[in-house]
Amino acid sequence: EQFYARKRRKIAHTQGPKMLPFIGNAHQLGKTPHDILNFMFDNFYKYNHHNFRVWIGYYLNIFVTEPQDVEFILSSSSLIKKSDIYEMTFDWLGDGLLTGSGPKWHKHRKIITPAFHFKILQDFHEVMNKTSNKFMEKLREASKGDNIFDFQNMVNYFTLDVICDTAMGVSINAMDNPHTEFAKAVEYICANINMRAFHPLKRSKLTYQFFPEYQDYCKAVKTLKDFTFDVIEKRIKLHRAQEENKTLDSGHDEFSKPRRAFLDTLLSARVDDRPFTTQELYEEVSTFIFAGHDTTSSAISFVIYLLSRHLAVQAKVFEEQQRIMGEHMKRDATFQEIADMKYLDMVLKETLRLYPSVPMVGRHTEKEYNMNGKLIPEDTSLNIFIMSLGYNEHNFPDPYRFDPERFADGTEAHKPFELVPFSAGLRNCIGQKFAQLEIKTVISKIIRNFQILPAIDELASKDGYVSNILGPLREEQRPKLHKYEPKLEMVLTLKSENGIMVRMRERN
Ligand code: HEM
Repeated sequence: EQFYARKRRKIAHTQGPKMLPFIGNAHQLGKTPHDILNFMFDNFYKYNHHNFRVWIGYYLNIFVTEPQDVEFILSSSSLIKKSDIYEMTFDWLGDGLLTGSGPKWHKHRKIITPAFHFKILQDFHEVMNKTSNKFMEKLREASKGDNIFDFQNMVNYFTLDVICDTAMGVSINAMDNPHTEFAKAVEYICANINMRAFHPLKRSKLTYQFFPEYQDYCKAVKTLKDFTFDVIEKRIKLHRAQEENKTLDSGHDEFSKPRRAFLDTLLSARVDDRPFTTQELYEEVSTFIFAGHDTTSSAISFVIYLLSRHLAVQAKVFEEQQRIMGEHMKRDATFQEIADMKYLDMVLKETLRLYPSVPMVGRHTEKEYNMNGKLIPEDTSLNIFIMSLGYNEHNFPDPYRFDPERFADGTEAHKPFELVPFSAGLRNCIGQKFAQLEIKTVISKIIRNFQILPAIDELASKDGYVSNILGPLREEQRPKLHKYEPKLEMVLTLKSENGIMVRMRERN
């Protein structure tokens, strides 16, 4: 109690909601991931865009919303340990690039960085094109007869197919077979992590194991492990066979060579003068699948949502496609053509400002810090509230207006730490270029094949503003949302609780 009082005095510089003895602010967080997001924005507005603190029992959380403090944390070479929220991913991901820290993380980060070289991305682009074509068929079916459908749900299988093919070199074909064990297990675990994140007893494994659903959870983790280890072992055998073939016969057949997957890059890498262990391979491949699938689904969904409501912006995206793709609008865009789609880039940036796929990232302090004159105690969670940055009207005037022109060349650009959807510094997103390529490839195809419409015509934005106003905490004070408007929820990734409901009409 004394220790706690001292800590409280130390952080008196940062305001926060009133708290109760023992539980702190835990009772105010809200029950659902939707409430939690509104709780955060409520405080963001109440404390005038300043950082705020939240006590969960005796555990101190600082929500960081001020760009100079975001810069302090992300530029630090010692503040790289993740907060405890990431622990829920350990059973699946182990100690991979996303969750790990220390010397192992440093070494792996250095080895894995070249796996995202643009030459490798060019290879991956083929997979993205092929998988997008298949996705168009699925969208054609779903949108028949002016049908209203949930895009968010469908796009998940698309991104899962892309990531499994590029990470492991296997086509799981989840778009055709959404009910296979592996696809179901990935879906289950992602939802499970999100659900546990804010449950006081389910969050810790110590107590979670007493819940009846724990058995299902273990089964899903086992499915993921068995499948991934099996792929890895087969790939190791293939590599050995290829090595032997090379020495026997150097003129190998180009066509029998499988396309290089992320796993192949890892298999030929060396760490401390030895190959990766099977466990290390497993951790990095699973991390790639987790970090690269839910995030891109979220981004693609929100781009589609915004284009369906903001038809003038959609028209400009389409014009750019016509200009770049010329007469053959249905063909695959080349790597260079994707890079030339500058307006689409602006739309993606503006989408991630409003709906960042990763709304918050957390660091754990292992010692005391002086953060721009504010004392931050040891054993504190520093949660960078990425999403709040995009709603700071000092840096983004009229923040609820969807306006890709904010990011036009020559416009007064924001400073580096005022907007960080892919984080920044040593632990930034290693897959940023991969993500941008995948998102642009699939959106470019969708827009050339379909006209995207809101679920019902009345939901098209008349004034350029989005329909989601964030906060206040009390639901009755928030504007009522139509059932077809997304009800945002903040979990590890940003999602819509009720899906992204749209219509699509095929273009001639
Ligand atoms: C729109 C898509 C994406 C967004 C917005 C995004 C965002 C982020 C953010 C904010 C972080 C920092 C996390 C933290 O500090 O805890 C991160 C880390 C990471 N991302 Fe992404 N990401 C996206 C797509 C991808 C893709 C496609 C991949 C892989 C193919 C990927 C792989 C990773 C990995 C491995 C890390 C951990 C890096 C490290 O700590 O060294 N991400 N991402």
